[in-house]
Amino acid sequence: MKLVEYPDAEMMMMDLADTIASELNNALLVDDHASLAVPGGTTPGPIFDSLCAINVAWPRVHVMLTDERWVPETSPRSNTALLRQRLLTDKAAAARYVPLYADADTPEERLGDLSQQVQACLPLTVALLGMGSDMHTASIFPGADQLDLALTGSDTLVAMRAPGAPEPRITLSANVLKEAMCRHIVIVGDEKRAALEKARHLQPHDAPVAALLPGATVHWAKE
Ligand SMILES: O=C(O)[C@H](O)[C@@H](O)[C@H](O)[C@H](O)COP(=O)(O)O
Repeated sequence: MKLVEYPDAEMMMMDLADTIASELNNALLVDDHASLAVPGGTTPGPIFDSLCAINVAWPRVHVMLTDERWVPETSPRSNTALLRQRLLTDKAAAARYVPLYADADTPEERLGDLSQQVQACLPLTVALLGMGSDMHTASIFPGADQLDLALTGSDTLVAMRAPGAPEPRITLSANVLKEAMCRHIVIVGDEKRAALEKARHLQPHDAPVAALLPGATVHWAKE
């Protein structure tokens, strides 16, 4: 794992947007298509604000979430809504969006067809991940009902229910995230930095992010 520390979060977000754009552009020099997976939650919005305005051959880029809460786009908890508002806009409005949510009561009802669409875009060119202070990443939570499947199974997508998550989730598996050509984890603040240090000494079952640390670049700013 490589750790990059930044003087402030604003600079980190802009820098990371540039890095991701370069990685996509480099991949597009040799491949027809590239794919980008990004987290939801409260951290990545400023990265999206910069990235959407950068010149990338966006019509050749597939964009998806690393994980989604099983709520409609009208919900303030929808990661899809965040993506539409802040990433799939400006120049990046031309990107091809690959959904992780469909209108159904449970993720299990749509897992098959959503997985097929994701599989067509693998391996990921770039995976950007967030992390919670409980050391979950994507929606791979400690104590989740399908934790072992998400950590060690060969499935593309896993439906999850976890004690710390108010609604069902759907997540890319660790297997898919590990195969990304470039993997970044972005965290802000002392609490998450302490969680990261703790995770480095734990097994993925207790600290799911630990499964994704080898080969990743972690980007951290205090505030
Ligand atoms: O839907 C989600 O919640 C995310 O994709 C999740 O994995 C997120 O990255 C972490 O929970 C960190 O969340 P914050 O950035 O809000 O702290």
